[in-house]
Amino acid sequence: MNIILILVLFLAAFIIVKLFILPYKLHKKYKKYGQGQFVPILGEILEFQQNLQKNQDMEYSLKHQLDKDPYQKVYVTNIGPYIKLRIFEPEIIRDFFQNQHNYKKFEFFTGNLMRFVNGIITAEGQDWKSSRKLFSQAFHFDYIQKLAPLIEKSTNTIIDEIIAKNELQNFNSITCMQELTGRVVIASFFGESLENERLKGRTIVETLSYILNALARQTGTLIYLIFGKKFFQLGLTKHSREINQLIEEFNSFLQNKIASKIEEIQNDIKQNGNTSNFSILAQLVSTSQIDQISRQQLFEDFKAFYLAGMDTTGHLLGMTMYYLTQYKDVYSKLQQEIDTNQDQSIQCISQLPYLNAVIKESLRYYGPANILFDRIATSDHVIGGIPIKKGMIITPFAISMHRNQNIFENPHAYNPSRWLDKKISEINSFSYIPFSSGQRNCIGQHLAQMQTKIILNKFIKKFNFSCPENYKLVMAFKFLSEPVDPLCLKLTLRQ
Ligand code: HEM
Repeated sequence: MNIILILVLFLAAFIIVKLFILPYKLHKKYKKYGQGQFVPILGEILEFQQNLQKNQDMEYSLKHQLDKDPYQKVYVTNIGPYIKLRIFEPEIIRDFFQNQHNYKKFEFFTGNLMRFVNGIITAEGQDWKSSRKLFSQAFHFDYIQKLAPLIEKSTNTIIDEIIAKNELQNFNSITCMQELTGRVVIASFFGESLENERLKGRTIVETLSYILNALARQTGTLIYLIFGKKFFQLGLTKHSREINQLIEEFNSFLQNKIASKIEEIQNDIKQNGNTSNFSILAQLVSTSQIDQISRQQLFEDFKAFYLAGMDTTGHLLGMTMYYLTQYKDVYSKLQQEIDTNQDQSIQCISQLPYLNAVIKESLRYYGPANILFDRIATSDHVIGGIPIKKGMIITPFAISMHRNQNIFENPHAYNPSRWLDKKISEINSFSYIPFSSGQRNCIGQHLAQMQTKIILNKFIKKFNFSCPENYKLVMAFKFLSEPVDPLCLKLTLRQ
């Protein structure tokens, strides 16, 4: 009995030291570099919940972090027992990117998604290096430009579907744009959007969204906080067994699809000397680089492109459409630029100055990836004069930096015209990082920007947008931060 009591006391003491005392001490040490809050176990999750309740926006305190003191260096918080430094000062961010070898991505919140997607976004070391090298050419702007006709075709199809299904009065901008950007990633990879392919009655986009949403929901549960991904991996509930089985079926379906597409392109090249297929796969096959990557890795990388490209670009488009309904002067200026432009080539659309400014401003004001993945320090080092201890979490918070009044005048205003002012070119290149920076920056940024321009150009030409007056925007995290109530706009056809 006494031994059991001693063991229980010992365990309790261990938990108290590990979860409360040591993190609290470390937190106190780092608070001298900036501001911060320590909440045992819950950490920043509590802050997000408070933001939601008080301000209807889970990211509110992050956006207003620098309002009172724009010279702050860091904010110190915690995730469970881990101490986390949010960094938002350009010089510290620069040092962070120069120290990439001292970090790896912290798996806690992404671990469950990684059960399904294990490609270039989460890879480290040599695996990441070889994927990045291989795909760099296919994502180069010169090659990406050739994908413009595919993007135009997918956009026209979606527009026809919206009209045919009579969705004009109830246009769910984010869901619809994610459907479109999902098809664009698939089309960019395969050379066609595979809209007619079905797995258990669902299209590829629907299946991928279903799986990714289910995994994101699992991650948001208390069970995940306590037991981690293992609980769901083991399939201890009926629903998690169903998801695990769907993942397996989808993986083998997709592997077959990739193999048959490669064969088709190879046959095309054998018979005709070249291929009419313009896609990432065709680029790899026609330059014989396809043999430098295993089929398994190729398929994991495709899912990584899908995960990284669909949600982000879909959000950017859906939210930009919403901002246009809220900022009428911005909307009419953009409409005028698009209406008076005669040349519909991608070269010309890419250069439209106000369209460009609107996208840049949306990426600043609401960048879908303005909080980078958490990194965990793999060794002791120093950034911006701050000594970083192995095991700490360091995360660039562009969301706070992009609202710094010392960098952007009147930062809480949505004002695309700021990007037309010559003064903006003087800002430090680490002050604006919607696509991150350094060697692990966004490989798909040219594709994202090009498709955003093509899609907005077409939608603005075709429709007028408005937002129901009683709609209240409340933003919360799922995988990215997004509206809690569906963002349903009203569209009317333009003459
Ligand atoms: C508006 C749209 C997009 C935004 C704002 C965005 C932003 C970002 C950011 C901030 C990162 C760095 C994440 C981190 O290291 O923590 C990133 C990485 C990445 N993005 Fe994007 N992205 C967008 C669209 C796309 C598209 C369309 C694709 C491809 C189809 C893509 C593929 C990737 C990949 C593969 C990575 C990981 C790169 C690596 O680790 O080497 N992204 N993105």
